[in-house]
Order: sequence, then structure tokens, then C-alpha cells
Amino acid sequence: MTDNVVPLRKNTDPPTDTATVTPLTVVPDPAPPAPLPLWVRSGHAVKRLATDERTTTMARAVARHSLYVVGGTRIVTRRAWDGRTGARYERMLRAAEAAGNYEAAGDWEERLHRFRADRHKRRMDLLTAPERLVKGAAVGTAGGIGLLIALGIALAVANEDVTDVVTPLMALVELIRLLVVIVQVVWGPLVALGPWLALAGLWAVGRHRNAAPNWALPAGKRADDAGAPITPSIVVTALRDLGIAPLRSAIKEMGDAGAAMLGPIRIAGCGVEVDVTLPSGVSTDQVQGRRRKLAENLNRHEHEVFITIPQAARTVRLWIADSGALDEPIGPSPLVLDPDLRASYKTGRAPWGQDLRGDAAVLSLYQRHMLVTGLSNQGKTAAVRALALWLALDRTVEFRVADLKGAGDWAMFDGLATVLIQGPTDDHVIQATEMVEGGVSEMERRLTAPPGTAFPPLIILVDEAQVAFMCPAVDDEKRQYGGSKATSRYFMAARKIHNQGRAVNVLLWQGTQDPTDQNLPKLVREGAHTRASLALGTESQARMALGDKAVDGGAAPHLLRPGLDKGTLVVASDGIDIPAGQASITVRTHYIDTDQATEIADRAKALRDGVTTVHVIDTGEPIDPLADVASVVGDAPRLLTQDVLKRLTALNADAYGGWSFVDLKRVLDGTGAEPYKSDGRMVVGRDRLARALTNRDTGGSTSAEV
Ligand SMILES: Nc1ncnc2c1ncn2[C@@H]1O[C@H](COP(=O)(O)OP(=O)(O)OP(=O)(O)O)[C@@H](O)[C@H]1O
Repeated sequence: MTDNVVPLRKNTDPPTDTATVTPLTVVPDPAPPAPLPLWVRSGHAVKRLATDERTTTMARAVARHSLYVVGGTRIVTRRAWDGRTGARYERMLRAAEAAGNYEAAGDWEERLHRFRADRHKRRMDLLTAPERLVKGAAVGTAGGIGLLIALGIALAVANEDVTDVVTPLMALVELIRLLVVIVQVVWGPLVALGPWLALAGLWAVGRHRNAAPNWALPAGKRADDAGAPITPSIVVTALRDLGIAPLRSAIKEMGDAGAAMLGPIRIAGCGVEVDVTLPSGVSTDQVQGRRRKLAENLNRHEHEVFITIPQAARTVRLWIADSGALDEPIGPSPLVLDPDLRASYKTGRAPWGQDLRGDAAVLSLYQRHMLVTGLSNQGKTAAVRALALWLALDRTVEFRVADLKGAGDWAMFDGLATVLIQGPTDDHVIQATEMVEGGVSEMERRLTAPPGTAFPPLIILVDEAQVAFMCPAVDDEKRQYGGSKATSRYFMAARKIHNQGRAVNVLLWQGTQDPTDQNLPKLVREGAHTRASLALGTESQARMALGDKAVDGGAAPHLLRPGLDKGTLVVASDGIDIPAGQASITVRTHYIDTDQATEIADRAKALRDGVTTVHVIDTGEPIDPLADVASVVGDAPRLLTQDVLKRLTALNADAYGGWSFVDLKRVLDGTGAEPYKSDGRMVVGRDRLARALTNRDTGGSTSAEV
């Protein structure tokens, strides 16, 4: 049979291929689970009911309103007791003693004494009171009756009716009777309603003061609500529960008067600030050491509470952020907003950001070396660059920049800085080292200048300086470029500038990452006047970044949150206003991104006449002074000879660092590009140099050994 023939008869033959048959087994239905005993089911139902949200809300409401009455009774009783006895004075006296404030204690004792004397006098007066009362009543009654009879006589005479003599007296009697009737009518309901009115009064007092346990209070009024406003009682409770035994017992001793330890709670930026005078026996660093616990007791995150030590003895200053406020960005930099902004190296202050109180944080850069540290990617470059961009708006400031990451963060300084090195290799470190050594030569030249000479500011800026310290390369004399030995070139150059550069305006700014003793040697970190740190990993790093004094005074960059607190710096410097008694200040910087930075740099370039940026420092021999002079003059039609010398030093400190005007003149003499006077000052002309180079190239090389 072919495949396309369909048989009309049912095939009754059993199938021959048994292998394809799947044997089926009858699986019985699983036995239904045995019903749970009634008591278990009832238990479940009761549990469900008891834990239902509606039940708990209702139970909480009932408990709350009942407890308001209890709390209200307690408050009213206490008020009455305080009003009638010297308990209040005694409490305040104990609080002042516990806080160690003996002056206030003396004051309260005096008041207590006065109160007792007055009370004694009142009690003595009470002994003679009944006699005086009876006398007074007799005199008053007789006088009153006499007056009414006199009135009656006048009435009787007027009406010619003798019965009118007693009319006023009878009217009084009638009035008294009426009053008795009224009291009789009102008394019943008054007696019935009175207790309820009293209860309502107590409930109202309790409700007003939220006098119920925390769990019974409605959401929003509970003390543990994140973001709840900071009240004296919250601060005192948080301090009491810090786990410092003497503090706890002193606060217990003070009772309600514990708030006497607190100064006024002031609004301070996006938070509040309060000074706490600690009781004797409790030291400020005990409280500082428990920052996290204090923050949690205040229903804040650790980074939202700052503990500093103000001037007053035994006092800590707490700054407590509004919940979440620190996560809000601050506005753009004035550098971005105001295109006409100008800077002054000497008298100005860089608008860097805001402090925690929300006040502008402005930093003076005048004669200060700087060190900015932080973990990677927290905003270090942006923070240093923001300062450099501001300072670039003072046209007298010269920048020499080495960016040892080389990702283009400083590219906008091309045409603004006289030297710009960008890259992470050993060659770049060698160039950066020579750039810093060029700064040393310039500094030494300035140090030998006649007294009174004014020096334009020179900022030697090295970003990612840890790369330089860790560089293993050695020079021909086997001196290492990195490292921290007396022969280490970068280290020694940095130290020299730190030691002597300030007075002649040669300043070193360094940005470094994740500090260790190796990548940021102690002597170098301590040479900086302005030290600032972004988030760091450990307290020991914080000590490296800011110094022991700042960290002991409460500076805690290691408690900033990496990733979340980008751009937030803890700054220790005398160039920024730091509240009296504090050793550091926390600054949230304005972020200036690369595009905005480029715009600001363009504005700074427009203020200067064509700076030629040297990108690679030539360390090879022989040198070509004429070509080098032409290259440093660049596009400017003419350049002051002193600027030519400066730029030559920046170009090649080894070759030109020691040059004076005489050397420059010697090289240019006879080339046709000799220095000449323009507006009374010696300059070198661009066109003359170009002609001299052309003549030389056509007439044979004049390369000179120096
Ligand atoms: N002030 C700031 N506010 C908010 N965010 C910022 C701020 N400064 C920097 N950032 C963010 O942090 C990122 C890293 O910034 P930046 O490159 O300056 O960090 P860095 O610490 O120098 O990094 P690296 O470790 O790579 O050198 C930026 O791209 C920006 O998104």
C-alpha cells in the first residue's frame, strides 16, 4: 500500500513497536491534609485580627487618649506641686550643680531661700487671719446694713411711706434667696459634669504636651521620626543615652532641667546648631568619640551630625543637619554665573562653595601652599581647578601645571599656563619634577633680589602628585625622581618650595589621592598652609591629610560618604573663616564641570596677552637659545625681557634657570633681534626674532652651547 492510500477499516492489530509505548501508572490523589485542630485555627484567627493594621491603629488610639489623661494629670499635679513648694528651685539647683555651674547653683539657692522665707511669712499671717476675717466681716455687714437703712430712710422720706425704710434691705434678702435657688438648680448638673470637665481638661493638657509613650503617638509626632525637628528634650535624651555613665547620671539628676546644659538651638544653614556645656567629669572627646551613636539617637545619619569644640570650656558644639538636606546640591559657582568676575591674588578670596551653615565659603590663596587630598573620583581635581580658575582671573598670576593623570582635566590651561604637562608616565613625572625644580630656581632667584622687589605670583600646580612620589625612575646621577629620601628630586624640590617659596610668591599646590606615608611623605604634607580633604577611608588618612590638630578638633573627612559627598571638603586653613575654637570647616564646593571650566579659562586668557604654553620640557642637548627665545615669545608682538627669562626657565630650568638679562643679551647680540626699549622697558620683538631665525637658517646655524 502506498502512503497516499487511507485505509477505511480500523486497524485492530496490536502495534508491533513496543518500545514507543509509555506505560501509565495510576497515581492516587494526595491525601487532603489533616484539618488543623480548632484551637490552632482560632489562634491563627486571633493573631491575624490582633496584628491587623486597623486593630493596631485603633488600639494605639485608645491607649494614646487614655494615656493623655494620665500624662495630663502628672503634668498638672507637678505644676501644682511646683507652684506650692520649692521643688522647682531645688530641681534647678541640682541641675546647676550637676552641670558644674556653681554660679547658677548659688543663684537658685538664693531664690529657694527667698521662696521659703516668703512662705513662712504667709503661714504666720494665716494664724491671725480668722480673727481679722471675723472682724472684717462684722464691720462690713454692719456698714452694709447701715448703708441700706440710710437708703431706705431717704426712700421713705421721698415716697412719704414709712415702710420703704426696709425696702433696700428686703431687696438684698430677695437677691440672696434668688442666688440660693440658682445654685440649687445648677448644683446637680455641675456635680455630675464637673469630673468630666476636669478629665477633659487633663486630657487636653496631656494631648498638648504629647504626654503618651512614643509607640502610642500618631505618626509624625513620634520622637523617632527621621527628620523630626530638634528640640531641647531630644538633644538631652540623645546625650543621656550616649553610654557615658557620668553624663547619664548627671542628666538623670537634673531631671527635666537637663536642658539647662544646652545653649539656644539656632538655625544654621540647612540644620541647627547648639552648644552643650558638659557636666563635670565628662570630657569633650568622649562625646566626639561617639558621633555615630549621638547621630542615631538624634535620628540622623552619622554624616549629618558634626561635633566641634568651641572656645568655651567643657563645651561641645553640635551641628545637626535637617534630614536629607546635605544630599541636596548647592547652586552653581559665582565663576559660572558672573562673567565679569575678577580675582585678586593678594586681597581676594576664591568663592569655593558653602559651609554647612549655608554661608559662602571663600578662601584666600595669598602666600599659601596647598594640599588637597581624597579618595579617587570624589572631586579633587574639580576642587583644585575651581580655585585655579578663579585665580587665573588675576592676570598677574602665572601657572605651571602638571597633571599626572593626563585625562584632559587641565586641558583648558593650554594657553593660560606657561607650562602644561599632561600624562601619567615616568617621562611625565620627570618633566613635572623639572617643572617644580624650575620653580625652585625661580624662587632662589627671587630670594636674592634686592629687598622690596615685588614678585608676581607663580603657582606650581601638580595634580595627582602621588604619581610623582611613587615614580621609580632615576637620573644619570642615580637620583630617584620619586621617593622621599634626601636625594629624591621631586620630594626635595617640593620641600624647598614649601620652606622658602611663600614669601616670594612661589607656591606649590598639590592634589593627591588616597594618601599613605609612601605616596605623600610626612614632611611634604605638613608643609602646606591650606590642607583640604574630600572623603577618605580611615582616620589615619584623615590625620595625614589634615594633621593631628584638625582631626583632634573634630575634622572627620573619613566620615564623609565616598560617592555621596562628592565635592565636600573638610578644610584646615587660616585662609578661610573658621568659627572660633574650631580647627576645621566643612565646605560643600560648587561644581564647575569641564565645559564651564573651559569657558572660564577662555575668559582668563582674554585678560592676558597670548601666553605660550610649553608642553614638553626639553632636557636634551644641545639647546638652541635663539629658537627657544622665539618660541617663548610666541604670538605676542613683543615681550618684556624679564618675562622672556621667566618663560625660558619654565621651558628648561636646567639650561636657563640661572640666566640673567646679560645672558639673554649675549645670545641675541648680533642677530638683529637684540632687546630694545619700548615704553621705557626692555623688550624682545617677535618679528625681529623671526627675521634673525630666517637669516640664521639661510646663513648657517648659530646654535650655541650654554
Ligand atoms: N563639587 C562637586 N559637587 C558634586 N559633584 C562633584 C563635585 N566635584 C566633582 N563631582 C563629581 O565627581 C566626579 C569626579 O570629579 P574629579 O574628576 O574632580 O574627581 P577626582 O577626585 O579628581 O578623581 P580622580 O581620582 O580620578 O583624580 C565628577 O565627574 C563629578 O561628577
